[in-house]
Amino acid sequence: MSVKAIKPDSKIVLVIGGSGFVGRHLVEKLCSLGYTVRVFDLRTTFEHEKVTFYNGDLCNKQDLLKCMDNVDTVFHCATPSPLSNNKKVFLRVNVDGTKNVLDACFEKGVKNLILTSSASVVYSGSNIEHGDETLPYAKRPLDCYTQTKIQQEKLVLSANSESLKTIALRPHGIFGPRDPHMLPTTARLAAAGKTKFIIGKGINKVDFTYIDNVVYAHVLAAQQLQQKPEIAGNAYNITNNEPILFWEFMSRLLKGLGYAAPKYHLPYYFIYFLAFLVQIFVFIVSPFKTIRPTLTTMTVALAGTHHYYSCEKAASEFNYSPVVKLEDAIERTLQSVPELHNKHAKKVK
Ligand SMILES: NC(=O)c1ccc[n+]([C@@H]2O[C@H](COP(=O)([O-])OP(=O)(O)OC[C@H]3O[C@@H](n4cnc5c(N)ncnc54)[C@H](O)[C@@H]3O)[C@@H](O)[C@H]2O)c1
Ligand SMILES: CC(C)=CCC[C@@H](C)[C@H]1CC[C@H]2C3=C(CC[C@]12C)[C@@]1(C)CC[C@H](O)[C@@H](C(=O)O)[C@@H]1CC3
Repeated sequence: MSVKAIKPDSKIVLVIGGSGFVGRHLVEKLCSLGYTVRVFDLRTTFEHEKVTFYNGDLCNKQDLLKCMDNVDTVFHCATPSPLSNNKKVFLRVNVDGTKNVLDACFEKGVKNLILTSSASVVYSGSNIEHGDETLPYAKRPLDCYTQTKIQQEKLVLSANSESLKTIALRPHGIFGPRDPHMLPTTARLAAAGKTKFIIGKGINKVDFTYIDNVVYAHVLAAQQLQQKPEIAGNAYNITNNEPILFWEFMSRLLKGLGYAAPKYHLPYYFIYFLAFLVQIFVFIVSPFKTIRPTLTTMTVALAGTHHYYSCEKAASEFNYSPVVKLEDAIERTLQSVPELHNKHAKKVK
């Protein structure tokens, strides 16, 4: 099933966090389908003739109310950076901020709210293979980002009602052009010579989800929410449906960026314990200095365990299936990195 173009400007939608990675791709797709699009974000990172930008803080409900008149559907894609490790900000934005979003939606008579949640809401560092939505929320999430994503999803799904249909989409490991997290962090670590090692045996399979598939799922869910009210109040895993060895994926990115693939193995539990010690040190010095380590128990666990999910529920209940395959997705991502474009262009000929 494909997403439908609509009579131009017949529906007003709001993308909260629309200046971000997922948000901007979603905004561009919605505009191409004929929606009237508003963006609400702390910052404006691009221009678009069909988009109205509102700068504000979703922790301030008055800011939100200013941009919600006559809005049919809200997409909530805002979050502090997942690697920022700032508990207060995560709680303020992902929990208190989401309560503001819900209150504002009810006050303004918004019909649909689609939350960009995360498959990691069920992940506590142990292997998950083909995990579906019946898995319980992680009892001991490995970081405060994940903890607040769990609280956020619970708030949104429990707000589902006759007047406001809500749905939570759980992508995992989103990548693609303009990704500000995975690729830049990988390049930074590689440039610092920190990607020579494989954490563990290197046999752990994970899901990575190309941005176009995430955007497709958001629009599809929004278009089906009113036709199929039974999907409201539910969470759905959204991935590429092609789990891949974590270290094979990372090696593809590294080689595409011009760096060597990691080749020396380090014992998983040794690195996990090291990351745990780093986090204790970060906590001890936190009153004096803010340190944002990349080596955390969460990033080590993500690098060393299986974590891939089933999308059967999204497939059967709103006909989701990825629109871009993993191989093509990796190629497009690497081609999008400016300094790589020429190199890839030569290779593709
Ligand atoms: N990137 C991934 O791998 C991934 C995977 C699964 C789920 N997600 C979820 O997808 C959503 C989008 O993530 P992203 O990767 O695009 O992040 P991003 O950092 O690129 O974008 C987040 C946007 O939210 C905005 N924002 C943050 N705090 C705000 C506030 N108080 N008020 C208004 N705007 C605020 C930021 O300015 C930014 O533009 C998030 O909910 C995230 O949890 C991301
Ligand atoms: C070579 C090497 C080990 C590079 C480091 C890559 C990591 C920076 C990267 C690998 C998996 C990524 C990931 C996220 C952030 C960046 C990584 C740790 C998330 C935690 C971002 C936030 C999402 O909600 C998570 C999700 O559930 O999808 C991501 C999980 C994967």
